[in-house]
Amino acid sequence: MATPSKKDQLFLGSFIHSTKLDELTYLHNAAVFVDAQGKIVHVERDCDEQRAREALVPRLGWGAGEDELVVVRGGGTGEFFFPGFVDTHLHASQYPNVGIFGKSTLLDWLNTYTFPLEASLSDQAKARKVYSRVIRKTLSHGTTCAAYYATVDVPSTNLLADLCLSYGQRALVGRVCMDQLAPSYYRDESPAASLAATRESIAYIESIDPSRSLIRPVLTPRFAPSCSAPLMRGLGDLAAEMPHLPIQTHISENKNEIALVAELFPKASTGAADDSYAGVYDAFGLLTDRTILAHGVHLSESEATLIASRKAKVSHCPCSNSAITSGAARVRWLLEKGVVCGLGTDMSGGYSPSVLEAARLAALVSRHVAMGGDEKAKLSVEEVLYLATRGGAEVVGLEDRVGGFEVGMDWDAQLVGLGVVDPLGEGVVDDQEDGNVDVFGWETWPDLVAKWVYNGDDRNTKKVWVKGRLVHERK
Ligand SMILES: O=c1[nH]c(=O)c2nc[nH]c2[nH]1
Repeated sequence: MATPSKKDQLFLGSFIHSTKLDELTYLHNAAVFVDAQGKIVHVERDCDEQRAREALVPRLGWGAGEDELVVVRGGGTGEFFFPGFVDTHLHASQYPNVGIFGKSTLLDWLNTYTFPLEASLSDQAKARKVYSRVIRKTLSHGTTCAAYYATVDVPSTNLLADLCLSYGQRALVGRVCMDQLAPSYYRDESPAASLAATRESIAYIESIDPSRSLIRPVLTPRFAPSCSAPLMRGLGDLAAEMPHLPIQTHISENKNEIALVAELFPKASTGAADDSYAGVYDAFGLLTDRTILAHGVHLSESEATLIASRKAKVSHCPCSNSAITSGAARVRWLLEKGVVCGLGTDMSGGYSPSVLEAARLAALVSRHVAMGGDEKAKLSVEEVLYLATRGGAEVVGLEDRVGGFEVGMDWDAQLVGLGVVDPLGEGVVDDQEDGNVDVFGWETWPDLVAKWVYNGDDRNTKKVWVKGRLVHERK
């Protein structure tokens, strides 16, 4: 369980964060002051511990005694603080299936692997085991904020919210709505039953964190094919009734799925301007500035324009899009259309719990798009890290709270430590536990960050904080 800080905290060392899509800002020999509520109250450049303690701590009105102030030093070679990652799309309930997808594609994957597992989590003991594990695993990879799908089951969805709160992970938690095209053992009985269960789960989640300091509910129509028109309409009405609620769903992941949507929701039935997938969500009031659309692999020009005009966001899921052969999303094209994008691990369509891996795969998939003829599609290290932090924060509607190291933001952060090769020149890494990244000492800081993105993993995630609480420490 998370260790509450309850004390003021002083972080010393190197701090790296995104300030623009293609720019990382490096603060070396700096100090970040975080109050007992977990908020960043001051950032000082060129500041050693003595100056921080003697000049700045008193100015903040803080005590400097051991029982009043926690000091975290992160200034070793290859060590830096980085904002926590935001995973904008993952299915907590599918975590036991990571890596298990064979040669399936979306629609057969859902029926073969996914629905049976999700249904089985109405067993509370099993749900507790799975949800505890996925929260702890993602925290250990530096994910400080996650937009989770749970299942249709209300008690186990509520349990996921309880567990996020107790482990200290910031989260959006959604009860899955689906009343058609799923096995009878795993779907809502009717639109009315789906809406009632959704309201019940929202009320519970709001009751455990009324100020939404960490946990909030999210409206979750699974995807258009599994929601009837009356359910879609009811969810659109609920979205209008509760304008603070985010909405998450899937869009244009797979070509057969898109054909199914056009068949199920012809424009004559919805009143939409066309038969497009985005048009269906729009017709039901579900395409809003609070909407997180996962995938968006095969969107048309007019859909991207519509999404941008509604200020809906896209969660790019390169691991899942590759694993279940959905396709290569054109992130540069979406960004140039003005669509805000973040990254999703999309477990278990995606096989990895790591947003760092998603960043790496976003870089690689963008190179495949470039090899298809669009040279400017390539995403840089800076850009994928932006998507993993600031972009993700905007996707989940928390851009004022997390994603960077600005005064007023919460301290959602990770301490990264890269493996340092023996300074005596024996070519020996100090500690095998330090992982795949070998720092020789002559790299520039941008080179170190690139080595982390392309070769790093959870062995480099030394400590993780959410809202100032230490929520993971690598022993
Ligand atoms: O990647 C995906 N995972 C899912 O669980 C899902 N459901 C609908 N569409 C989906 N896509």
